[in-house]
Amino acid sequence: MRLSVIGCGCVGVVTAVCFAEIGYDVICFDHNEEKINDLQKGRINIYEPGLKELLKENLQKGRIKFTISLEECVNFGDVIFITVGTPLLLDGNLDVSQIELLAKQIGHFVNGEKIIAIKSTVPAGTSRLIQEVIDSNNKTYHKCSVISCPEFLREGLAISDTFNMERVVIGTDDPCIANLIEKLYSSFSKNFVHTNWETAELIKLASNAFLATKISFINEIANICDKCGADVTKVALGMGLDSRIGVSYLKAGIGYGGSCLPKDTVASVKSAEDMGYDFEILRSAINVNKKQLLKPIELLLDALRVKDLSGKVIAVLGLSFKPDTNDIRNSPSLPIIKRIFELGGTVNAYDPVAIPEVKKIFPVVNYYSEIDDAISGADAVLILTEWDHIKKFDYGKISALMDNPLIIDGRNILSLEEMEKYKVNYYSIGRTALFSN
Ligand SMILES: NC(=O)c1ccc[n+]([C@@H]2O[C@H](COP(=O)([O-])OP(=O)(O)OC[C@H]3O[C@@H](n4cnc5c(N)ncnc54)[C@H](O)[C@@H]3O)[C@@H](O)[C@H]2O)c1
Ligand SMILES: O=c1ccn([C@@H]2O[C@H](COP(=O)(O)OP(=O)(O)O[C@H]3O[C@H](CO)[C@@H](O)[C@H](O)[C@H]3O)[C@@H](O)[C@H]2O)c(=O)[nH]1
Repeated sequence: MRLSVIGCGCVGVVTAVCFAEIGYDVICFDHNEEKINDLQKGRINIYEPGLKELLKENLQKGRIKFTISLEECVNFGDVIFITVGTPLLLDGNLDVSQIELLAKQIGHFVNGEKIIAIKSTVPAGTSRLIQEVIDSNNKTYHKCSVISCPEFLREGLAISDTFNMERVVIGTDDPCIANLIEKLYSSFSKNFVHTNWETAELIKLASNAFLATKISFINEIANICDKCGADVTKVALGMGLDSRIGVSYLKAGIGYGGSCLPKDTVASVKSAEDMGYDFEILRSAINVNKKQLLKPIELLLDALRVKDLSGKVIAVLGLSFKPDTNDIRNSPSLPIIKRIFELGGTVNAYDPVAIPEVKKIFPVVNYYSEIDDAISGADAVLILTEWDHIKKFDYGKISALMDNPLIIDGRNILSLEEMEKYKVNYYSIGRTALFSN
């Protein structure tokens, strides 16, 4: 069996290299010619642990190739994965127009029996629509079957998530195709959910909605902890050890960001609304997240006892929406930096990989490749991403670098015991604040 991938973002390239790694021949198409030329040379602008190495290895072995010809891509594979972006439209729906456009084009190029596996995140009903579009453009006798096969990988962990999938969801009414796809994925997972198109599509959106709700829930508990002197990390542990609840996605902080949870939650609310249903819990989770994103600013103004930040230098540690990625889509760092500027402050920023991305949006931030330099002379430090470099920094040095050390830890990554040892004012989310005197 040969595989084709359409769309060379994180999902497409990771899917392609992982299947190539287990021995499949894979071809990838993207309408961005520059991207395809880079990928064919082993160059990739996504920072994802292990991805570049796997890409180079499989290019050398000749198991993966990149093309700017959609026809070549469609002709090559027995299974064609669609992994193009589905961004939010202004009305809150996911934009599936690129998938629709591809469906028309694929219909014209079909040269044999094909399975079209939609991995992009789409609203319920999309696979049915795409099947209709392909069928009405397919002038051959070859069968072209659409399946829903949603993707659950996390950025920063994309390769290991793919080689160890907790489940594979296969949405199709055709049992032969379902079995074939299960075999294809058998090296990656032992758990398969066979279902119809709409259920598969909804499993994806419901999963992200649930994760976002869990995060907003613990962030509200953190805010309650602040009111009553409890410690949210212990509350989360105490709750999470109950196997019905589970410890994951109970890390309180500055809210969820990234290319998926913010977009997919809004889309789920809109899609429910279009069906005549008010997805009340998720609407609240989104609102809680919006407020939580600016929590560090609230803490900062309180700690400095000021109403604005004019004349203040704020060191921002961490720009990507989470560690181990250079993705800054919906990263909490962006509204926070914007707000610091609105309040008249200056920003010194550190991130191990995401600086080039943020520079395109905020050219006037002072960027540093060392944490010491970003902190030096600052009035406050905001920790926004839990990068290992930031966790492991020697905060014992802080009083030599700052006149009145103040840390606002938006990710609760530093231990209260350690911070107590240093002469520092330390605020985190849902934990006791510490004062140097
Ligand atoms: N990034 C993730 O962690 C993740 C995880 C699970 C699911 N998803 C979903 O998977 C999909 C892809 O996500 P991503 O982060 O890889 O997206 P991305 O935006 O990073 O990449 C999408 C790629 O598709 C290409 N593309 C768009 N329209 C095209 C067309 N008509 N023909 C050819 N190429 C086209 C773009 O040029 C781009 O390279 C989205 O629906 C997303 O919600 C993403
Ligand atoms: O306890 C937690 C866990 C996460 N986050 C934040 O939530 C966001 C999303 O994190 P994560 O889920 O690890 O990142 P993504 O790579 O965006 O992955 C999510 O979105 C993908 C795209 O749909 C799905 O495939 C994944 O299953 C889903 O976890 C980040 O800002 C995290 O900082 C928290 O604040 N607290």
